[in-house]
Formats: sequence, structure tokens, C-alpha cells
Amino acid sequence: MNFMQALQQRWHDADSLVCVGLDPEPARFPGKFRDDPDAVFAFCRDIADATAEYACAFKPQIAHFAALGAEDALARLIAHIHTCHPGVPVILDAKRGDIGSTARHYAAEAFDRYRADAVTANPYLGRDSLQPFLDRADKGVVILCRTSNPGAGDLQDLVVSGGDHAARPLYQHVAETIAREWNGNRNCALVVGATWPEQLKQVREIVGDMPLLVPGVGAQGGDVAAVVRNARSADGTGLIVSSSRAVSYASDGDDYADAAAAAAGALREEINRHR
Ligand SMILES: O=c1ccn([C@@H]2O[C@H](COP(=O)(O)O)[C@@H](O)[C@H]2O)c(=O)[nH]1
Repeated sequence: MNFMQALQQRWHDADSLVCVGLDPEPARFPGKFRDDPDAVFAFCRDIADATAEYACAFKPQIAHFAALGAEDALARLIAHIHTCHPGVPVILDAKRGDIGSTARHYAAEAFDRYRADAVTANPYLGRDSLQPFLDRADKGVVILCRTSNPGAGDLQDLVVSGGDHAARPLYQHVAETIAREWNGNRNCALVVGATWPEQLKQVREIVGDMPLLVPGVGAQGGDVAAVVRNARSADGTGLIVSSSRAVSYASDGDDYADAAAAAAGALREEINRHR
């Protein structure tokens, strides 16, 4: 089963559009991990195990592991998810993009070293920079379009003209270019922040049923109802709504895993109320 098929199956089987982000921050781990040399793996594994039934995907963020020298923990975490939660795809959030000769290595890193099912990528260098990812038809390529951060509009909203189109913001040009020209293997998705419901609506109109990875609910304050209303696809799916800190750090006590499960379950319910 390729990434897109696995995602669709999981949306259906878990009745969920929730993606659980795995962003380890040891300073926020519960006390029981203080002297654990394998704390990064153990904490993330516990969060994944507790939330899997509510998850349509997991999204580990690579910088959170690499900054700690914990790449081995990331590899073991993804292997653990594949073994213990085999229907739940893993999106490695790495935001890669470079000239082709280097991009080939980034694709091998995500898909062969870490065995991720999909990876986030940055389109700024152009199509050839993402070709090694796009060529992996069994894998997902989740491309930045309109990010959730406050400065997203600095470049992404700049008005551009191109082809037979009237002038429009760059993020809309990115959305259409990817939907029409880069998605030959039907393995592309886009990142659009939950903090921008109007832009989500615009992107959905441009890309049809293409999946959208939507970070920015929870800790960043995105409005879940507006996200779902504006960006669900025609059949009420089409979204991978990602929450990291609000799920993983729902409690810093011994009940951290139960609290994470409750937070993921509550997000699933809130999303489903508006589908
Ligand atoms: O536009 C983007 C793209 C990626 N992210 C990543 O998602 C999570 C968000 O974490 P929360 O704790 O749920 O705020 C994090 O890994 C970011 O690197 C994003 O926030 N916005």
C-alpha cells in the first residue's frame, strides 16, 4: 500500500483526521525520565502507543531529535510505530529541499534510513530539487505552501504573475503548480497552517481533494472549526490536522500518557463535530 492509500485507509479505520506530532523536549518530560539515558525514545514511544488509536498519522520533527544527537532514537521510534501500529503512516517533518545531487541523499535519508512513509519538503529551489522525492511513487511528499508561523506572508503572500494567470499570491501559485504539474505520481500533499483559515479555503479551491497537512492547532491557537469548515475535501476527509505540544505535554505528571490520549481523543471529536 502506498502512502496515499494508507492515509485514506487510516482516515476511515480510525475515523480520524488527527496527526500526532512527536517533538521531544526533554525539559518538559515527566520526572520519571530524568535519569533515563533513553528518555527521548521512551517518552515518544509512550506518547505514540497512547495516542495511536486516535491518529491518522504520526509526525516526528527531525530537528527535535537531531539537536539532541538522538537520530538513533528517531529511527527506533519509526520502526516501533511500523511494528506496533502498522496502519498508521509516519510523516517525517524535515522540510528538505536542495540541488538534485544533494536532494537524492535527503530522499534516501527520509525513506531508506528512517523508513518514513512521507516527508515534508520545501519547494523554494524548484521542481528539480524535489524530483528525487516525487519519483518515489510509494511515498508521500508534503510540500510547504502557506506555513502556520506569523511571518508566513513575508514571502508566501508576495504577488506573482506567471503563465496564463492573473497576478496572485505566491502560495496560490505554489498550490496550483504542485497540483497540476508536480503531482504526476499522485503522491503530493501540501502544508497549510491552521492559523490561516482564509488561505486554507483558497488552497482547497485550487487543489481539489489533495491532502493538506495542517499544523497550528493547539499550542499555536488555530481554530479547529474554521479549519475543518474551510478545508475538508468533498467527502469530509482530506485533512491531516497536526498537534504536537498540546498532545505530548498535556500533563507533566505520571498521567502523561493518559493525558496525551485524552487530548488526541478530544481533538478527534472536535474535528469530527465539524466534518
Ligand atoms: O507551517 C508549519 C509547518 C510545520 N510545523 C511543525 O508542526 C509542529 C507544530 O507543533 P505544535 O506544538 O502543535 O505547535 C512543529 O513540529 C513544527 O515544526 C508548523 O508548526 N507549521
